[in-house]
Amino acid sequence: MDLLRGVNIYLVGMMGAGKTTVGRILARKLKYRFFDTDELIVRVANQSIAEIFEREGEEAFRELETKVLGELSAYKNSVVATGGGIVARSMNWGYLHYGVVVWLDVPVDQLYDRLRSDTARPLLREGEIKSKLQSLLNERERFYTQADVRVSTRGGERPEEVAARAIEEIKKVIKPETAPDLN
Ligand SMILES: Nc1ncnc2c1ncn2[C@@H]1O[C@H](COP(=O)(O)OP(=O)(O)O)[C@@H](O)[C@H]1O
Ligand SMILES: O=C(O)C1=C[C@@H](OP(=O)(O)O)[C@@H](O)[C@H](O)C1
Ligand SMILES: [Mg+2]
Repeated sequence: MDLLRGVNIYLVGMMGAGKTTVGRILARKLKYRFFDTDELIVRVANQSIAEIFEREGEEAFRELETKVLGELSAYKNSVVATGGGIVARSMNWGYLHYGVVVWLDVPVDQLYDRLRSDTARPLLREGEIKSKLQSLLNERERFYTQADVRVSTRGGERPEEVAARAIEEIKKVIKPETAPDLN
């Protein structure tokens, strides 16, 4: 999309919202590169996300997350799927706001259906999954609402459809370089 002029797209939202899945499709549609902060963290640390949480703790993971995000902010023409907790650090917004931030807003019941058998997300390992998702959303919603664009999924939308709708919403917030002469 020429209108974007290479500006990065950052996908934010809860675990299970589809950032990784939709992000990949969005990149293909926009002819952008695709990056996932979690994937880069795993590569840099040479450990899985669960191992980093277990051996080094969440704070160490958050440090790596900020570092990776900072490095990505030097790139253009990229769709970046972030981890659900990236929004909670104000420093990260300094990087996110270089691009267009898109919140994939999905009801907790749907997140739960997608993640009920998940083993890769350490924050869901303790306690009851649905109430953990709800309490994380309660903590984070005020950050997610700072996104430039909100894409709320209606039930049963396929990732392809969510990506198409994200593009329509992104178009609405991009200002053309020169305002069209309406006279
Ligand atoms: N629109 C969708 N409809 C149904 N399942 C989806 C949708 N988007 C993602 N999923 C599934 O939900 C799970 C979590 O998706 P993922 O992209 O990893 O989310 P996130 O990166 O936001 O945590 C995956 O199994 C994925 O296939
Ligand atoms: O919500 C979170 O704090 C996290 C979300 C995960 O990514 P996804 O949002 O892609 O699941 C991953 O970064 C880590 O397990 C922590
Ligand atoms: Mg992901």
